[in-house]
Amino acid sequence: MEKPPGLLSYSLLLKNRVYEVTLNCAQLAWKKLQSKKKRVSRSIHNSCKVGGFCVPVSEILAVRETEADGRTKHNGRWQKIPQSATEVYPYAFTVSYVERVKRHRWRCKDVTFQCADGTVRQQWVQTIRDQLSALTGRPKHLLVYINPYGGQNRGKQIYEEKVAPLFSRASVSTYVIVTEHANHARDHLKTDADLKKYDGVVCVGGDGMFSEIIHGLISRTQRDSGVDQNRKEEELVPCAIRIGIIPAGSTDCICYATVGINDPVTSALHIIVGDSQPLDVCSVHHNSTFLRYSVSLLGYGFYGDVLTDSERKRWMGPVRYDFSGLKMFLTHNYYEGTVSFLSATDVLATPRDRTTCRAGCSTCQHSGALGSEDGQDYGTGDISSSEHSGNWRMIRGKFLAINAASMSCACPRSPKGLSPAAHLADGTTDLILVRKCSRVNFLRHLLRHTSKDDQFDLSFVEVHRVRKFRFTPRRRDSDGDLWAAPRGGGASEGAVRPDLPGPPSLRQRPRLQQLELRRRDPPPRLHRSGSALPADSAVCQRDRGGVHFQGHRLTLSQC
Ligand SMILES: Nc1ncnc2c1ncn2[C@@H]1O[C@H](COP(=O)(O)OP(=O)(O)OP(=O)(O)O)[C@@H](O)[C@H]1O
Repeated sequence: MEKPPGLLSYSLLLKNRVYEVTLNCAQLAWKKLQSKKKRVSRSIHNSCKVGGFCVPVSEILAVRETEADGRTKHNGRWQKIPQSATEVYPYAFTVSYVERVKRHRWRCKDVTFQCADGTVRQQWVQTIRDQLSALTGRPKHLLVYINPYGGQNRGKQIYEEKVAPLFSRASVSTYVIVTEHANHARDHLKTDADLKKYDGVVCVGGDGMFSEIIHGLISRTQRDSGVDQNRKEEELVPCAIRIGIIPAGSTDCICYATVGINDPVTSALHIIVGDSQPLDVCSVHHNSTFLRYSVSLLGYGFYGDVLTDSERKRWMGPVRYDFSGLKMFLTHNYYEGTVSFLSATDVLATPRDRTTCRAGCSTCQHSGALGSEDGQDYGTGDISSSEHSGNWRMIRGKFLAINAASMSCACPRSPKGLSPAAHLADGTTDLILVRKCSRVNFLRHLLRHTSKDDQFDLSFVEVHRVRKFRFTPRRRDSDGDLWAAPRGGGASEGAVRPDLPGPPSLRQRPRLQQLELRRRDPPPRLHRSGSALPADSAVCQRDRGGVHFQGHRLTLSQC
């Protein structure tokens, strides 16, 4: 492979030793010189040598001139550099870069080089700055919303102590708003925020706060573009601004599923270097009424009930999820009705794969290409017509839980997540159906989320990768005012069968995926993780690539 052209190569002092330091447009590298007498090679290197270090330019955060007054920080202690070395190399500059620590964690690391000549230092600083300016995709101006009451109420502190200094070092300017009430960020984004001034929106909080941000941004984009969100057949207009999350919530499952860890410093560094990750978004409708968007979990039944109950116990902090989980487990409600769904038959992966979707996932890339090239209709059009496709299936029965996981939904409570192999941006969601079963069996299923055992390998659990789905609860009486939500255990029932013949043709809208979750009558509860949904029925409509994620940054654009 051809080497990138060299830009600089000098021998510089680092921790009282002379290093050969080289810079090209791809990386900064430094290598200890074997002998002081050895002549410094003027050839330009672009590869890491044994015993050397290199940092991709894309992971350099900043460079600045620093003092070389004879003292430098070494191994956490101040040490005196021999006067002769300081005299020979009196001009210093410090490069801050990303260091990858174990388990997806990133840290900011500094390396200080000393030069013999002020002009040389100036040359290094300017050349590195020029390289950083040439990088595209790095944000310069960010709008930051902090939820001071997310998680353990540490959002403001986390931002001020861990994130703001990094943004400042990387010369990222910020306009910070500390929210004063729920939906403050959403409403500000919908109406007041001057989005042209910013390269991205960052939320400091949990999944609920992230949900506010996506609702504000997507709604505003649709309104500005004249798209009626209530019309599920309309294609959503992508939004150009990206979203980042600094985790400061209770579960932070979006951070876990995208970055692999809920660490504020790691997230801030991903934002600074401009990492991006596409992310699917689901829209949920009831008949002709838009309910909400979702990027993580839609839960009906057990999880919906847990989330509803836990919202009322927010004062308990993160432990509210355990409390409400136990309560709902003991309640053992089940819901009777019909689930119909359109299987994603054209995808390479299945929910039972033992793979984890991460940035650069080939399945998502392949699905993105499919969506743009094959001209297939993934269900943007009228649900009643696409429903007649041969891929539709219908399942009737009694369910303890009906969940749709658009990402793994991993979190500290469930390290693998609800659907460990779910993809972030393949235009599908994993529909998980837990049929009515005994409490003991249900407990077995729940406990498998916390272990390595397969939570789907149980007779009363099934998982389908779908493009759209709907749920129609069974009415108990002729007026349809009551819903089948009796208590008690018992054997599960219900059957899977192919549904209805396909229509002669489907509308050609390759980019928009559609999920249906439709109820004819008011159901008990429908929730996405972290916040309550109106007790109303829904059609979920999924927009592949409509939302793009950056490490933990979302770009509502670029299908
Ligand atoms: N200033 C505020 N006062 C009260 N509620 C707020 C405020 N700002 C935001 N909220 C609301 O708080 C809710 C929860 O916030 P967030 O998601 O940040 O924390 P969490 O629920 O503890 O974490 P997770 O969603 O990861 O479980 C959000 O739905 C948001 O609408």
